[in-house]
Amino acid sequence: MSLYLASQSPRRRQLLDQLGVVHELLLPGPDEDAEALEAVSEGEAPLAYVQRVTRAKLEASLARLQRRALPPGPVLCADTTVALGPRILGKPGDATEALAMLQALSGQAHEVHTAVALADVRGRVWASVSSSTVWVAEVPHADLAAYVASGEPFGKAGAYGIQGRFAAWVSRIEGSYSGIMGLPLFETAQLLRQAAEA
Ligand SMILES: Cc1cn([C@H]2C[C@H](O)[C@@H](COP(=O)(O)OP(=O)(O)OP(=O)(O)O)O2)c(=O)[nH]c1=O
Repeated sequence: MSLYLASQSPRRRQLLDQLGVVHELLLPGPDEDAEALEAVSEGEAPLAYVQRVTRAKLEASLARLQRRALPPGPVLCADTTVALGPRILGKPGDATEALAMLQALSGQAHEVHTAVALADVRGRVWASVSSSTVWVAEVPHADLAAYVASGEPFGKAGAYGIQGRFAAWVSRIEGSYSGIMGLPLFETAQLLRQAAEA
């Protein structure tokens, strides 16, 4: 019985491959509004937000599995949120928004929270969250503009990818590199072990 990874993120696929975990993708259909799941509620703290969204992704994925009458299997979901103080920085909608996010992150430390949730075939759920701090050097405006033009910020929380060119400006991290990239491998392996032993 293979594991379903319910994620459109190529980073998550790559990170799960790194663990050697065989999986299949369980992607949302055109009838599903993946963006609506990620709407921020008024006054919601980043850590509460990332856990709520991950849980919602898991529920939507389990419903999808049933709807499609696919063979049963455990389902894994995650969500990554960049937080600058109380501010949640999601995926930028356009270049202007990407540049504004990057300018806000320049010369500052921020948090990256990634929540992971796993449901087994009996509907039991295991969940975990990894939080990291990322220190970003002061980046000249022209360099940020060129970074946006490279296209790398799009589809990424906080408008950057630590695994890409942006790494040139990350002076220090405390936490989990894989968590910042989208799937904390220590926590994910722990969840998979817990579910296998339960
Ligand atoms: C901070 C950061 C985020 N990211 C990416 C990981 C995620 O793909 C994305 C955060 O958006 P998410 O909403 O967590 O994930 P997603 O929409 O890409 O995929 P899905 O919901 O289907 O699982 O940002 C990086 O690739 N590198 C980084 O350094």
